[in-house]
Amino acid sequence: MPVAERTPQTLYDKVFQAHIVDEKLDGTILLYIDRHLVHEVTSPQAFEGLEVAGRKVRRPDCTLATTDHNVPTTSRKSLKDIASFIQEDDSRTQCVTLEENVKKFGITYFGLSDKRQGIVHVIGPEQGFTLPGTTVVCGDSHTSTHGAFGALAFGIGTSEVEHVLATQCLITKRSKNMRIQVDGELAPGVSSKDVILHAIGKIGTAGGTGAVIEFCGSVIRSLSMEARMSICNMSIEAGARAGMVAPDEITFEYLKGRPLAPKYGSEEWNRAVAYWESLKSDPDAKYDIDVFIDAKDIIPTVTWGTSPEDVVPITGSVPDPETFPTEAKKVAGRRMLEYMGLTPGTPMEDIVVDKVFIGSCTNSRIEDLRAAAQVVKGRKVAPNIKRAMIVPGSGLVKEQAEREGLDKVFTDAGFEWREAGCSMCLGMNPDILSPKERCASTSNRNFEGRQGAQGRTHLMSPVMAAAAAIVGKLADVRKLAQFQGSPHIEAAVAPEPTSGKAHADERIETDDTEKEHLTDQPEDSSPQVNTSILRGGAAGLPKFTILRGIAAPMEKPNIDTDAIIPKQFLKTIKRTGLGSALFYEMRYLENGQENPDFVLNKEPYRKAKIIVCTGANFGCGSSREHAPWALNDFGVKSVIAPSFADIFFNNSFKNGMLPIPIRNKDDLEKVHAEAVAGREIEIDLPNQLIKDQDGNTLCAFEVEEFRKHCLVNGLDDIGLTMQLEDKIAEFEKKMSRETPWLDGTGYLKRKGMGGKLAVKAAPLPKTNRGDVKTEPLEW
Ligand SMILES: CC(C)[C@H](C(=O)O)[C@@H](O)C(=O)O
Ligand code: SF4
Repeated sequence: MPVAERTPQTLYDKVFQAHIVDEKLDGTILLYIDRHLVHEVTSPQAFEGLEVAGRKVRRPDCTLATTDHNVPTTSRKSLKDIASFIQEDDSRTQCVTLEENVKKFGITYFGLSDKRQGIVHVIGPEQGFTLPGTTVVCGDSHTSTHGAFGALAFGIGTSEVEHVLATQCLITKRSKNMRIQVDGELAPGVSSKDVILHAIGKIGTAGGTGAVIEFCGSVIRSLSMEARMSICNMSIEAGARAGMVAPDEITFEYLKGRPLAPKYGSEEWNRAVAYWESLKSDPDAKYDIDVFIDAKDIIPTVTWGTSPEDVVPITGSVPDPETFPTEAKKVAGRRMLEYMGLTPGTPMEDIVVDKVFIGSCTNSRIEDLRAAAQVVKGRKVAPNIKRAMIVPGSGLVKEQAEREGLDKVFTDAGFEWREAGCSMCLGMNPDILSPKERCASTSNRNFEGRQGAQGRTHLMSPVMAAAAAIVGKLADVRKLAQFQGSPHIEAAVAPEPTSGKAHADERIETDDTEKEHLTDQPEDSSPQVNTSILRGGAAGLPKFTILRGIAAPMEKPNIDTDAIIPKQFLKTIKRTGLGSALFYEMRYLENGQENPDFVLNKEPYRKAKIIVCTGANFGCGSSREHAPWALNDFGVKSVIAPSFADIFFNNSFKNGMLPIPIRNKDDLEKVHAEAVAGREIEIDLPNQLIKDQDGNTLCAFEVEEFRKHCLVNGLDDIGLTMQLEDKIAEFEKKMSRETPWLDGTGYLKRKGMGGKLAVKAAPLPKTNRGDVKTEPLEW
C-alpha cells in the first residue's frame, strides 16, 4: 500500500486526493471537477473562448446554469421572456447571452419562469446537485457554500470556467489544512452567521489565505445544513480557498429525496452513504493552522467598517482607530469611519438604519426566513425604515415560505416580499442603496459601494436584521424575542413537490421607483472596445519575460476586487475595455472628475505597468476576473504585494500577468521606495529578480515552475490539459466504477421533473468523452 494512503488524512485531503487526474513534480495538479455551476456574470467570455477555439462542453450532464445576479426581483407575473423582462440593457444582454449559450452548448438551465431558478449557491444544494465528497466549482467566490456538504467547493475565474467547460478539470495545487473548532452551545439569539462573523473577526480576512478550512466541534455538529452553508459561504471572507464540514446524519437527512441525489433507500444511496461516512478526517490528521472558539464568547455580532473582519458585538460601540496597533491600520480605520459616517464611541445600538435586506447566498434559505419571521411576527417595521426587503434565495424557497405563511408575516409587518435573486447583496439589478444610506444586511460583504455607490452596509444574521427593521436602529435581537435555543439548529426538510401555484406579489415597487434607483448607479464610462479576446482558444497568451516600467505605490491592506472594478462594470460580456473603470470609486470624484489625490491620476503613475502594494491580501473578495482584466487593460501587468487572495492570484496568471508575493518586509520596502520615487523597475521573470532602473537587484522572488513556464512561453493551459485526454478519460472510467451516482445525464434526460426547463436544452450532444449514456442511472 503506498505510504500516502497510510498517512492520516483530513476531510480535505481525502476529497482532494480522490480527484487527482495528474500530478507534476512541482506540485501542480490536474483536478477532476464533478459539479460545475454557471451564472450569467462570469460565463459569457468563457463560452466565447470555447466557441472561438471550436471546443465543446465536456460534461453538460455535470453542469447546471441559472441566472441570478442581474435579475429584477419584482413580480414575474407578466414575464414573457427574459429579453422583454429586464429593462437595463447590459443586464439584459448578459442574461440573454447565457440563454443563447446554454442552448448552443446543451446545458441544463433554470430560467426566470422556472421555480427552481435562484441564487446559484442556493439551487445547487436544493437540487441535490451538490453532494458530499464531490469537487464543485463556479465562477463565483461563494462557491465555498457547498463545502457544508463535505464537498471541496471553490470559486474560480472566467478563464477557469472555460477550462472546466472544456476539460472538466482544473489546474491547481494543494492548499493548507486549517481547522476552526467551535465547541460548546450557542446562546439563544446567536446563530451560525454570528459564528462566522466572530471567527473572521478573530482571524482576519486574510486569516485563511492558502488554506481550506474545516469547521468542526460540537456547535458545528449541531447545526442544520442551512446554518452550515452560511458558515462555509463566508469562508471566502476569511480569505480561505474553501470551507468544509464533514458529512453526517444531518447531511444525509437533508439529501433524502432531493431530485439529483441518489434515490433514498436504493443500493446506490447506501453505497454513497458508506462512502460519504468514510470522508471524515482521521482522528490523528494534522492541520497546519488550528483555531479554537468557545461558543460562549459569541454574541450577536455586527460589522462597523468596510471589511468583514471589522466586527463588534451588538453590545459594543464603534471603535476608535487611534487605538489601532499600526499606523496603516489607523489610516484605514479613519477612512472606514468617514465612509460609514460613524463616530468612535457611539454605541452600536444607537446607529439608525435606512434599509433592511434579508437575502443573499449567505442567508436566504427557508430556515433564515423562518428565523426572521419569528422576530417579525405581530410587529411593524419602524417608520424610519425606507425599505425592508425579503428576497428568498430561490423560487422553491419562496414557494415553501408561502406555504408556511411567512410571506404574510413579513408583508403584514411592512416588508417587501420579492422574487429570487442576488438582489441588494451587490445590486447588479435595480435593488441598490442610495448614497449614504445605511443598510442592515444579511449578506456577506460590506465593501465600499457594494450595495450601491456610497452605500453603508452592516452585516448581521437574519434575526438581527429583522430586529433592526423593527427597532429602526441596529438592535440586539435578544431584547426582542424569546428564543428557545439557537435560531438555526432545526434540521431542514427536503422540499415538497413543486406543484404549488406561485404567489403573485401585489406589493412590489413600480417600475418608476426602480428606475429612480437605477440612476443612483455611476455611468459606465468604460468604452467597450472591439470583441477581440485576450486569451483562450488557439490564440494563446502574450509572452511574459522581462517587464520594465513605472510602478505605482499603494499602501492599503485588503484591496478587494469590488474596489478594483465595481459591480456596474461586471455587466460586460467582453474581457476588454475596463481600463478606464479601474479603481473607479477611488479614481473619480462624485462629479466624475479625476480625484487628483489618487496615485494613478498622478504623473508618472498614469503609465504604471506595475503596482507595488505594501498592504496584504491584495485582490480579496469576489472571483471577478474583471479585476485582472481591468488592470491589464489599464496597462498594469504585474502586482507586487505581501500576499494575495487565491482567486485573484490564479486569475492574473490566466491573463498573462504576474502577481508577485514578497513577504520579506525589507525587500518589499526597497521596491516600494523605487515606486514612491517614480523610478522604473524591472521584473526579470526567467531569473526571478526585481531590479532598479540601473539594473541593480532589489530582491529575488518565487514563482511556481508550471506557472512560470506558461507565462514565459505564452501557453494556453486549456490546450495543455486537452493533451492529457487519455488520463482524463481513464480517470472518468474509474469514477464511474467507484462513485457511479455522480454520472448520468441529470436533468438533460429528466424533463418534467419538478417543472419544465425554461429554455429547452439542445438535443443531447456528443460530449468530448463520447456519447452520454442513453439510460440515465437512478439519481
Ligand atoms: C459576480 C461574481 C464574480 C461575484 C463573486 O465572485 O463573488 C459576486 O457573486 C459577488 O458576490 O461579488
Ligand atoms: S455573494 Fe451576493 S452577489 Fe455573490 S453570489 Fe452570493 S448573493 Fe449573489
